[in-house]
Amino acid sequence: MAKTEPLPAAAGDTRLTGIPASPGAAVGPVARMAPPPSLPDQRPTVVDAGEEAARARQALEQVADLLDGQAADLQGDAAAVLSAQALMARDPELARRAAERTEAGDPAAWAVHAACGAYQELLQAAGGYLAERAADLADIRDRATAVLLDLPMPGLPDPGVPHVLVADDLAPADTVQLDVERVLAIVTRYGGPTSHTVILARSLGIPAVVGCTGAAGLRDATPVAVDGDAGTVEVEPDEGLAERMRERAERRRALLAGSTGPGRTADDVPVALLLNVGEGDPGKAGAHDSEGVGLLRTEFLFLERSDPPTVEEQTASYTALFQAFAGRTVTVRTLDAGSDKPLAFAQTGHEDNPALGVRGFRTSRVHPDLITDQLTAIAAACRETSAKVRVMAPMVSTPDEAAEFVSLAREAGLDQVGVMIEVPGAALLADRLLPRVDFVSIGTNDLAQYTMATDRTLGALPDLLDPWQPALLQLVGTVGGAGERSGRPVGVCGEAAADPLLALVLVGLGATSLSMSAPALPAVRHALALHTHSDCRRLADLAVAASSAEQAREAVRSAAHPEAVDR
Ligand SMILES: C=C(OP(=O)(O)O)C(=O)O
Ligand SMILES: [Mg+2]
Repeated sequence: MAKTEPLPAAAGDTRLTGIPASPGAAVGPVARMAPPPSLPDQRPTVVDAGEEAARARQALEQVADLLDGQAADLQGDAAAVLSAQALMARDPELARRAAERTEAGDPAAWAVHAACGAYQELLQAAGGYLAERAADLADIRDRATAVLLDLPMPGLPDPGVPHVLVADDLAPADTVQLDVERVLAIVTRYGGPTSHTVILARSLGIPAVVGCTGAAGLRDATPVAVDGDAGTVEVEPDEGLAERMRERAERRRALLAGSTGPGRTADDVPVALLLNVGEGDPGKAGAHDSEGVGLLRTEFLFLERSDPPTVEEQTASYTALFQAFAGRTVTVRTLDAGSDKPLAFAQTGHEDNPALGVRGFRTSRVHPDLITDQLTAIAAACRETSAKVRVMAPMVSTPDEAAEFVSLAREAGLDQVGVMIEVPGAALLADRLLPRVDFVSIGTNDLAQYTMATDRTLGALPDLLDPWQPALLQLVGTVGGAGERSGRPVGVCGEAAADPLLALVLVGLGATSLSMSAPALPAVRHALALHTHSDCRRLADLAVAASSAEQAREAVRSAAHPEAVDR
């Protein structure tokens, strides 16, 4: 195949590597996200500062209307993300800061840039979830600049053919609009294994490679073959490789379409396959072929509000979900406030390190009513339906905290009570903690952040957050062993459970259920059916004995059943 343009990233090497983020293979031409509009060198002279301030305000308003319009065509999480961004564009503080700049002599576009920049710095300094919102603000800035300078609106490219989307990173407003018919795969230069892009790509079933530094050199229309299982991008693949990748994608589609029913290893050991659920239509969630819900993230009821929802409001919402899962397990996680999920009414004072602060179950030390009201609502909804309801608290660090949550939940009338294991301290004392609860569920996203001392909202250190890190797996094994000794079920509900090969390792380490987004279920179910429980143990031993995440992944890829490894 003839080269169309020089490819700096491919010079002397046609294979780029990154982090495998969402499984599957795809071949297609690159379509890059357009660079954001930049301010021209020539800066017009301001004649009327008031008029410039009005133009800036109108541009922000226009961006907000545009985002609201897009939200109206979407549902669930996607609509909520865009509406929240529209609210940000309408924030009077943003318009006030822009007006301050026009008073100081800035034309409207320059004023919007400065106002958004100053606001972004504030968010970044706050850290955690707020720092992540800085990307939303950059998107608002770029859109408002495009409006003011009469330039094309930045956003997803539309080359008119199915393509591989290549970007530095994707803003939430972009990811929620991805067209699964058009976007064959995603390759990003930044972003870690638990980033927004990854969670969304997995939930849409789009293959993805993130943290791929070489992506910077990929040019529009260059053919690439993306391997979301191996984390590689082959630039200008030869026809033989392209054909093998297409066949692989086709095989995978057929195979997954035929995978149904409960999770079982080849020797019939049950491994319940459950769903991670957040905001959205309970009926749609219930219609998936799953054995229930392994993680109900209840934060969606509490976010973007000035007061907590009432017990009645919460009861109605839980009842609707429990009814959609009648007869099946539903694991409700109590409010995980703080750090990356801050709430206006659950403030706990300034924290320099919010990820290490008053968050998760710790919030109940400061706001005990939040948790008791929530448990009351869950118990009331539980009485209305036949779902097998379980509750668990996030960010529990000690056996005593676990026992405290158990007694609160029992007082509310709930009988299946567990905790999430997301803190190394809780994992290390699993033998003492597990006998005090009915079950545990390991949150590998947070457990990775605390084990590897790496902020999960940071795109810069994706290799350290890789859930194949042997240190993280060793801790999972500590909890799994305690589960076997105490006879308590051990679930995994972090993103790790959605990777079919890693799922085998987790089962080998003692996991008895796995919870993930719906599109990930068939591949995990299929991988399990190809391996006995002792195969899983052997794979787990290989992964834990490795000295890096990469080696662990490679060791398991070479030892697993060939049909489970998409090659
Ligand atoms: C499942 C988890 O919880 P969240 O991602 O909501 O913090 C986790 O930490 O792995
Ligand atoms: Mg967590």
